[in-house]
Amino acid sequence: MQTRPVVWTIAGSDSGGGAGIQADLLTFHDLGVHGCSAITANTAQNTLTVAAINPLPESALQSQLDALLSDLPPLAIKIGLLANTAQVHIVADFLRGLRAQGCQVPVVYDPVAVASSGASMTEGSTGAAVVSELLPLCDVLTPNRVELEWLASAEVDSAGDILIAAKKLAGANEIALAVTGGHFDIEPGTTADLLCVPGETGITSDWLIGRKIDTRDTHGTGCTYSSAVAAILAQGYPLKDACVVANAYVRRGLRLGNSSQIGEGPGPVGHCGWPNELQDFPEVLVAGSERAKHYATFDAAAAENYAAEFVQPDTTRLGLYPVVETVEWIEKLAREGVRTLQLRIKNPGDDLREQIERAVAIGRKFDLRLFINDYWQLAIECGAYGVHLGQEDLQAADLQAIQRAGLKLGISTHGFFEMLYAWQYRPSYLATGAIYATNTKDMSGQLQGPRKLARMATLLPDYPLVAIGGINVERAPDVAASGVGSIAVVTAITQAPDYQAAVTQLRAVIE
Ligand SMILES: Cc1ncc(COP(=O)(O)OP(=O)(O)O)c(N)n1
Ligand SMILES: Cc1nc(C(=O)O)sc1CCOP(=O)(O)O
Ligand SMILES: [Mg+2]
Repeated sequence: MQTRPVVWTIAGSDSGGGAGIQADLLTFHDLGVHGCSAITANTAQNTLTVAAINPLPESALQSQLDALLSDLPPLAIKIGLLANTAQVHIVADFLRGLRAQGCQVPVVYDPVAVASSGASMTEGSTGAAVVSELLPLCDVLTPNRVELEWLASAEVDSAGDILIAAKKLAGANEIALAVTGGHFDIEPGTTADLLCVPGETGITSDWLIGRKIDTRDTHGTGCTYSSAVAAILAQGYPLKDACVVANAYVRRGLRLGNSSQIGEGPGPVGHCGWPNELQDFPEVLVAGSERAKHYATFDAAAAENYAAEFVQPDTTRLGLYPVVETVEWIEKLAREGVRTLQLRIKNPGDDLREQIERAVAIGRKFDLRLFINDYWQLAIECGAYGVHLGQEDLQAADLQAIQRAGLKLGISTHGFFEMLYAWQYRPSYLATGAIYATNTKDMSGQLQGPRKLARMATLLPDYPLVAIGGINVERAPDVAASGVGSIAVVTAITQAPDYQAAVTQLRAVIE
């Protein structure tokens, strides 16, 4: 039995049951974590109005935090409504204490300041305390339009405005921002979240775009989103993955939640379980696509190389897929009946072209699906079956040339975010890794595990998916159970005491 990760919410109670603590706990439960709460205010609300904000005394907030810490330490913390400056101080002091004890859990702050009805939820001076004291202690900020304007002290209307305000806040506080897009109207019929993440090479920004869902029942979407981010981070997912899954969770709740029977006003967003349908997930905007023009991120140079819809292989189940570094291995494995193979030469000599030519010739002779890793120009020139590219290679490679030449294209991905990004290219297959720890390549920080793999695989049930990284004969059944149709391996074959036996065993599992 796995223990449920503990996640806290420090937020206000919504007596109407649609937002605040109530939405947070529903979200936590739905996404598989145990929720604890420290209540900051008892708000008197129904679906029509916020009748009163009744902040709890400082001692009441402090005692909840202390009680939780002594027995239920968190793996992530979500912060919502802080009703006044005193509460900001208490929470900031508490977080400083946690950090001083070495507790580095992610803190997600949803800066609830104004209700969707327009009612102010906090005392006037709270904003300044939030910016100076709290933001530097948080990891992720999830403002909507009004909240972004509140914290950035600027009017934010267009895509360009959102980018400027979000990057400013992210840079000033070394904090990631997930700006939720429900209140913006950038492109008709769509909503777009902006994700800004500070990193070693500066702040990356990505737009997550989805179809607008026609529903009145949107109460609690901000609370639900930020709680979902915290719950998913607590399960070890990286931030960008947590944000796309949380986005899908809310969109699923908007699509399926039906609370029109509750109250006279807008009802709550639904809580409908882990999102497992692609239709709820956002598109990750590609800078070279026409669409990027709407979002102030169009890159003309990237557009020259961008292409989508690559030739599909003859089957969605590519089976056993050995990745090897010599032509000799290609031939040996072809003779064993392996049909999908990759030539991955990481230390090329002067004879690189010759190696690729020979591999392509063997591929033709044995009717292989032979992919060339990295060297897409040589792959085109030698008439290979396909090329395999990593995420970074997508910016540099001429995808239009690969497509024109009719080569298949495989793309590496490491988690939900990259999978959705790569999906914008509609490649011939998507590879996901590293499923387990591997000595072949440094994949630390990018391990997916079979459970997450299965969650990813359900999004594209009829698409060629490949799992890679640390897979061997013992682990292969768990990987195959995820639903992928192909297992890529290096050492399980090239370092097997008996490679022929390894091929037979692995094929028996996946084919
Ligand atoms: C099937 C398959 N999946 C992933 C990879 C990794 O490709 P990439 O990210 O380009 O990294 P390198 O292999 O070049 O180190 C792969 N080769 N094959
Ligand atoms: C080359 C490679 N790419 C990975 C990814 O996750 O993108 S994992 C990996 C190494 C796979 O080797 P082995 O089967 O020996 O673990
Ligand atoms: Mg590569």
